[in-house]
Amino acid sequence: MTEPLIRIEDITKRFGARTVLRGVNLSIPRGCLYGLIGPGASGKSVLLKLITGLYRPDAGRILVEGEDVHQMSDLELQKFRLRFGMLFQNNALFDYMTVGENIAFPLRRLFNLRDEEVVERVAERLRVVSLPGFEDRLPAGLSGGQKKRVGVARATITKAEIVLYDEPAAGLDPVTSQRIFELLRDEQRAAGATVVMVSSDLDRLLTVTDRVGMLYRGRLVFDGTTEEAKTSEDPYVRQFVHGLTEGPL
Ligand SMILES: Nc1ncnc2c1ncn2[C@@H]1O[C@H](COP(=O)(O)OP(=O)(O)OP(=O)(O)O)[C@@H](O)[C@H]1O
Repeated sequence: MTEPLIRIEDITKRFGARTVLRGVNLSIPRGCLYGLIGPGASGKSVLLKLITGLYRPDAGRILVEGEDVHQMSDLELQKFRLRFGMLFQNNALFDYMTVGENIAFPLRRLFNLRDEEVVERVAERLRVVSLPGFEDRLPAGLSGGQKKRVGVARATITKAEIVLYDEPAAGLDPVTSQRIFELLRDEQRAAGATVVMVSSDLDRLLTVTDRVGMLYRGRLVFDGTTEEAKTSEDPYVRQFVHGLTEGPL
């Protein structure tokens, strides 16, 4: 088996007296679209933030291409983060910037590109997310789905090799959600990126994932292919994946 791109080894994370992750082990292969699922407050977002080095673990380590994320110096960490594209829960669009400026933001921060090139790449991203010509609009004037799509454009503009999405389709209608998931998958395939995605919209998430991991009360209770998740006999996985009211959850 080839070395996984991301290797999570025995990670424990506490906030004060509260233990949020308890000895989580997980490997994410290169080029995989990995879905992280589990009930609310099970530690999914915290795990994403640990992978990028935004949080430090209390025990265990996270290796990305063999490099220990939490042993890096601040400068190394800054460089390391260039390898990530991210879309977090609230979109985090800057309200005072136009759509075009928002999308260009990671590009300008990370690379020294000519203006024409930035403009071209922003226009290309806007076409990909089906918002051509939206450069001069302000986020406040967009619908929820449009904001998410701008977020996707921004998360993918640097062509990062690892992209993390936290609830990319939260609050959207089913059709728009499905479109967002398909867009994310198409982008992932086109770029050959490794994607880790948290979503509670399982019906749609599982149409695009290669593998799935389930967290429950800070423990990883399942890791397998999407098909294995759908057919799992494990009572926790079965109840969660099929949305059953009866079961151990
Ligand atoms: N910075 C923080 N300080 C203190 N507690 C935190 C912090 N971040 C997360 N937590 C706690 O960690 C637990 C797990 O949070 P997390 O956001 O990872 O859940 P989640 O699985 O993503 O849930 P949801 O699906 O509800 O977003 C929660 O109880 C949350 O309150």
